[in-house]
Amino acid sequence: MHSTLSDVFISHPIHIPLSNLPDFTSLRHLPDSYTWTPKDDLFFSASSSSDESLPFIDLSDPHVATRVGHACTTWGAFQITNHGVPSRLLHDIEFLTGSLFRLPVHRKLKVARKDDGISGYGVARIASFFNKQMWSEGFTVVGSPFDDFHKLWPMHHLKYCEIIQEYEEHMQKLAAKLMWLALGSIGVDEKDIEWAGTSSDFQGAQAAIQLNHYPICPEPDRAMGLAAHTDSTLMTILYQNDTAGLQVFRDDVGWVTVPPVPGSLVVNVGDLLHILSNGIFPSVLHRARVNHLRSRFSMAYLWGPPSDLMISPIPKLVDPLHSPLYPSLTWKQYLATKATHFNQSLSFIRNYLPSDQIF
Ligand SMILES: C=C1C[C@]23C[C@@]1(O)CC[C@H]2[C@@]12CCC[C@@](C)(C(=O)O1)[C@H]2[C@@H]3C(=O)O
Ligand SMILES: O=C(O)CCC(=O)C(=O)O
Ligand SMILES: [Fe+2]
Repeated sequence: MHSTLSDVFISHPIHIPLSNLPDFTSLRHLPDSYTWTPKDDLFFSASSSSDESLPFIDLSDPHVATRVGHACTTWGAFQITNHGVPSRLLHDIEFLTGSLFRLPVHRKLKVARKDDGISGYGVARIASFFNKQMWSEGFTVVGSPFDDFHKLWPMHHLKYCEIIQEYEEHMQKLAAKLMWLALGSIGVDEKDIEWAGTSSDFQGAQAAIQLNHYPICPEPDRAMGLAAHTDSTLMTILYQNDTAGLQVFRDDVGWVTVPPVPGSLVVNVGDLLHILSNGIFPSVLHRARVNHLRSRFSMAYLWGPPSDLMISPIPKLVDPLHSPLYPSLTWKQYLATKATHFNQSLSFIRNYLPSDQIF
């Protein structure tokens, strides 16, 4: 049978009790279980005093490849405009996300993600690595959302399925374009990535859509929306509504807020592109903070290779001076590693020689 990302957690279930799903609306003060201190997350403090900001790139700029390459090398992230995704579609996906999270909890629980499942409603998987609870709720789509959407909106599910499908089509094209811009900047071309296919459009790629909701929070400075993590993807393309919250981390700068710019998208380098580029592009550590006055929505398109395809540093980037930093592994194997080692996953696999059998 064709294997998909959905099989990943069958052998790596993660138990996050349903009691972890908070009733945000009734809380006037931050309960202890939501109060984060530097003890709960090594990166909790370290805010930036610098005026550095994430590169903002116009995709119609004649020097776009150089700019993307520079952003990927220095930040592992950037913001884009003129990306070709219709603003009507961005509006639709934001509307879908708002409609989903505004449903009463008992309706959302009908599509709760199973411990060994990938799709559905719940708190982010990374919750299992922390003692404190995150001030957010999420919904993950992998494959067709038809069954879940039918349960959520018996009357309007088809309209919402169409939005997801159209969003995926646009994001897939955009991800392929960004991938070639990034790789092109380091001398990698179509001939070097066989799985990109004859049309070089990465047709076999797989993806997840993660919808996030960060409700209004009574004490935002002591809460955490989504704790610091890197994505396991090749690239992630994120759309955020008009409320700030996303922050990216750079060792020499600290945490930097990515301001919402209407119609723009945020692009993150994920762990698999870091591996593919043999460490040239860092996968960016990022997190979401929360807000006292406004709730925030974000919609992430998590894009990766076919789930069973072996990924390793591109041979062109390896030579006697640049030995391969990582062994070969599939996205599924990497997600399983991430389910155990979380933010230490890259250093965990780095300790294996390229020829070692980890799995
Ligand atoms: C394909 C995936 C990437 C992801 C885990 C997942 O199976 C589906 C959800 C993704 C997400 C979104 C929120 C942050 C994140 C770390 C998480 O807990 O779930 C990412 C996962 C990832 O990139 O590792
Ligand atoms: O909400 C955000 O800005 C970040 C979301 C995110 O990092 C994710 O879904 O992986
Ligand atoms: Fe993320």
